[in-house]
Amino acid sequence: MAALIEDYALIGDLQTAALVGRDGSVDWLCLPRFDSAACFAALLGDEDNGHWRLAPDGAGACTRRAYLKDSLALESVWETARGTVKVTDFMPQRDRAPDLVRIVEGVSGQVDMRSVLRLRFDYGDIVPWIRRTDGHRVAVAGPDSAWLRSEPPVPTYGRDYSTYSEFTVGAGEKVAFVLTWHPSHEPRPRLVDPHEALEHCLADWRAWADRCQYEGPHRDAVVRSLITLKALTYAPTGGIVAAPTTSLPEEIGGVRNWDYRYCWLRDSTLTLKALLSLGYEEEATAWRDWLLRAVAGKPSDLQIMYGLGGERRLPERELPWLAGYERSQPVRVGNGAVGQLQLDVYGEVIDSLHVARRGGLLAKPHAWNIQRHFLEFLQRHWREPDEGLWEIRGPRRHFVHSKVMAWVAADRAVRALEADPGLGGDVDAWRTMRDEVHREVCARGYDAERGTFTQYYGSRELDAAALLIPRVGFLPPDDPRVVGTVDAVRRELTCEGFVRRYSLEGRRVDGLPGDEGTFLVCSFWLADALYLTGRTKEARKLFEQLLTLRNDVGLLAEEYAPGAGRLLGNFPQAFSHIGLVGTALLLSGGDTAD
Ligand SMILES: OC[C@H]1O[C@H](O[C@H]2O[C@H](CO)[C@@H](O)[C@H](O)[C@H]2O)[C@H](O)[C@@H](O)[C@@H]1O
Repeated sequence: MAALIEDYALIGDLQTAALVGRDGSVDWLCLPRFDSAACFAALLGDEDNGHWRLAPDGAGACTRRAYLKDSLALESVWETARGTVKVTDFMPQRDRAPDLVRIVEGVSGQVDMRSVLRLRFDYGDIVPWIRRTDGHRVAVAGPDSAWLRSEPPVPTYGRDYSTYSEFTVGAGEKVAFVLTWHPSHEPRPRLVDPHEALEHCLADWRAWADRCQYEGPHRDAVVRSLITLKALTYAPTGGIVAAPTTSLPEEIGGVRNWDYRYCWLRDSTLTLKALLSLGYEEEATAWRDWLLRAVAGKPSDLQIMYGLGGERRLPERELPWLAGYERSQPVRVGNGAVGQLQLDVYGEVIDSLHVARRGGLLAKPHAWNIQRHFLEFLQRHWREPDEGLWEIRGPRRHFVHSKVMAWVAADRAVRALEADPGLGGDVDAWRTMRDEVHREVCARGYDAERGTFTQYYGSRELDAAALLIPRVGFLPPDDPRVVGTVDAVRRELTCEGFVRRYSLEGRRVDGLPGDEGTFLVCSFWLADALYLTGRTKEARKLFEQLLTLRNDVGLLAEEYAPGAGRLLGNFPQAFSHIGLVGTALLLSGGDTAD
């Protein structure tokens, strides 16, 4: 069985990522890209669906582990009766083939080590043929091959369609394993020097982390979140995935299991905004260029998410051979939400580009063209019901948050034109739209009796997304309607102080059975709203509580289950780390968003 979600650490090479358990097992790895089929899928099934365990023989969880300072290289240490050993896991930033490198180093005594490599291509379904060649063990099936070698070479043997190595390390001795994926029709991959690769990997990450402009009291947490967000970037195209996993459940044993290995305009623009707010401008340019390519075409064909390279078809299907994380079925790949109408994304994209422009970035004419394109789309469609930011699978509604973000889109475009009329656009029409949306939301999305904004027009349900109303500047923080909404969300949507996205009692707006945990980005939004409405002490307290939910290496999943005290959902999730960075910045007197 897979470990607890919080027992995993992330390593990656800006094209894909792996999850490593405290027991030294890599239980998730998709090759060669984030959205490729996994060759290690034990996370969503069992060891027979593929994993690679490297640890002292007979040992369980490591004694301690941590990322090497400001990097994505993970060091796990085992103290055993025979001695102490450490394993450093990382994926070098690549030129061509992806490598997973694992360096074993004896610290004291003599430690017997064991490596068990079970490669199973196509999400754990295909058992490859394995042969020896040129000092490698090579696993081949269909288009995939994976090459394993060690320096110095240690004996390996095959059993049960797996590759085993047993060896002993003494103090100061090192054994480095390199596993390289390669298209099976091509000649052998080039060799990577594992020790040099580690040095480069550390230097690259540290140089990147050094650029972080945050100067508040939570630097370690912020840098770790930024590194995690950067690790979700697909470097060749600039696309950003919402998370590197699929189908980690929002409820243990439940059906709310989705594939997040795609680029949502919402999640990626918010990631970008977080990176941009702390000085990471190159990522903004790369993402802008990705966006330009992805949305090129007819405005009516705009999608709310795309593949890593801007692919449009992401059909959702189930993988019945995988038992699911703790039997949470189905396991899905692809995402049916791709065809949804989610009006908020236009506001999020325009807002991010607005922030970038104000910072003197992305002032290219085609960046403005995208915004015009989006605005013109919204002018025609903002009055329609949609699936909203929570991507409901029930009937479309007039979600308050979607309309608020339509207002944001119009507001930012009007402000841009006021500042620079030369950009071009119908400012009067956009002003009219902005006023109309505002009036309608305040009239139809606000429950005057209870003093709170609601989830959708005419509903009594609440939605944590309404916490963003002051943050985006739709109403000032001291407006009684804002204060009333923050109080209502606290009263009705919190559990142990953490926030649910919306109520799952009564009328089920999302069209799904079962329950889910508290949603971490919404909890950060509550901290922001408390801060903006003057409840600074409570905001700080909630932020500190949220920091305690990070796992031992600083990572957050999408959700948290109070009671069980477990992380839930895809992991690590950009949304949660975006929330952490945003709140840390706000509490330290930085960005106030709009
Ligand atoms: O809750 C149902 C939906 O859950 C997923 O969407 C969530 O994740 C997205 C990616 O992070 C995020 O943009 C969205 O706001 C979240 O609700 C899933 O991708 C959907 O298919 C599903 O309907």
